[in-house]
Amino acid sequence: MNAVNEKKVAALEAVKYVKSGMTVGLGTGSTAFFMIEAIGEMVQNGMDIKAVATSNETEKLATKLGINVITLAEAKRLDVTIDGADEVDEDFQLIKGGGGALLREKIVAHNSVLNIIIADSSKSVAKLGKFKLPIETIPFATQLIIEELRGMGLSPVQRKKDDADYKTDENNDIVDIDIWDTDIKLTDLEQQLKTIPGIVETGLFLTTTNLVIIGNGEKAIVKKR
Ligand SMILES: O=C(CO)[C@H](O)[C@H](O)COP(=O)(O)O
Repeated sequence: MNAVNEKKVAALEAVKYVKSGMTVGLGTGSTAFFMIEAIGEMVQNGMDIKAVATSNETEKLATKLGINVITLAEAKRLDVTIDGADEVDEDFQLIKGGGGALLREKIVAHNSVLNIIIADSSKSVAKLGKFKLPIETIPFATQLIIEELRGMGLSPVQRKKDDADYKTDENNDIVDIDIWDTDIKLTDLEQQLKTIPGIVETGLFLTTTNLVIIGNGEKAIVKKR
């Protein structure tokens, strides 16, 4: 089975955790797309939920499908969030941000009681870091941050789109770094990166995930923390 079908299998398993009356965090990306589509159908069939979107793209899709999108401030706390990942390891640690939405995604995950990650089988890895780790930076500081990260041996590359700097929904930059060969423990790396002024957030999600659902062929493999 191909990756697209595995994404759908994982998404359809995950939406079983969404019940009427809940406030739901909606992730971003091609896997999250199938989850939003399925929740849209559930809403059209009478389910009453409120949702918080992790990106402008997700908000647009959810609204189009008739999902009641509210602000995080209105929601205060989310019952469940379903989101994708670029990599997930056996300890429920993730790299996220391939789609550039890591900042809102991490805020929503932090404020959610249950966090479910959905992915196709290619995202399940023994060690994080083949996928370059996205870092969101304030444009004022991006070039100096790149130099500092280069000094740390992390081979930073500023993300581009159509020959221009890629911009997040918050109008920040993304710098992708290579953590594959680093000896630094992930928790320490996260801490070190967050101490550099101008780094707003990293795509390392080390503690927030409760449930991982991997589409594997026709089956969904559910892993609980
Ligand atoms: O973190 C993300 C966006 O910021 C996505 O969840 C991640 O990039 C996975 O995307 P996809 O499901 O399209 O492979």
